[in-house]
Amino acid sequence: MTLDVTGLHAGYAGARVLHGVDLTVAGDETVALLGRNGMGKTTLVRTICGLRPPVVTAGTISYDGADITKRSSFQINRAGIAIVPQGRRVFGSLTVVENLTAVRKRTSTTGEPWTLESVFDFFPRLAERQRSYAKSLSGGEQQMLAIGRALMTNPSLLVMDEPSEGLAPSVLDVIQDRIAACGARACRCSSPSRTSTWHSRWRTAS
Ligand SMILES: Nc1ncnc2c1ncn2[C@@H]1O[C@H](COP(=O)(O)OP(=O)(O)OP(=O)(O)O)[C@@H](O)[C@H]1O
Repeated sequence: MTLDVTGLHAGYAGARVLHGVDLTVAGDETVALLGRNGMGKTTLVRTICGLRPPVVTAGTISYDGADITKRSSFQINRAGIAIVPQGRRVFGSLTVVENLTAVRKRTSTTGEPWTLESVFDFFPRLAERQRSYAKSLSGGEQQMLAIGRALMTNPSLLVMDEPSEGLAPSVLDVIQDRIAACGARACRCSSPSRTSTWHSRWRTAS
């Protein structure tokens, strides 16, 4: 399954941000997108995942050969792309278990489907906090929950926006190790920056 972005122009009312972006993420690839503040990383991520705004004015986004440029975020998720958004955006008034089970699962096409148990195996800390409200979790725990919630949709492509934002290095190491353990190659960013955006091609096959 390959993500292909071709000649993408997108932006907001009065602000054109993306000017002809080309990007390909092939199967089993991990791609890191780096850039200074305001370059448009989040805009690109949101556009790929169908979140509005921004609005696409030209270009195409295809995934697994299908044109997803105009699809809704829900449809794009059903196609296999899941986002871990900037700022985590967990449901604060729901518990950890409720956050993980609130999402709609697609049929896994790339391996064993994710379950509560496998997410808890992946992030044991979430198992310990499973009855806690998300708003009471630490930043790192919320990031684990946001990743777990995305995994529960059984994605074939995981798009992570600033997954390291505000996290202590020790927590970041746990998250990076977990991602690497899942088969994403070369997940550690070559840049020393801890605020970069990662796009991880996710492979759930063991
Ligand atoms: N909702 C919005 N409405 C109008 N302009 C926006 C909106 N969101 C972002 N922008 C503008 O789009 C440009 C790109 O922002 P974006 O958040 O994509 O950058 P970024 O590379 O992710 O930055 P950072 O590294 O600081 O998170 C910025 O100039 C920003 O002001």
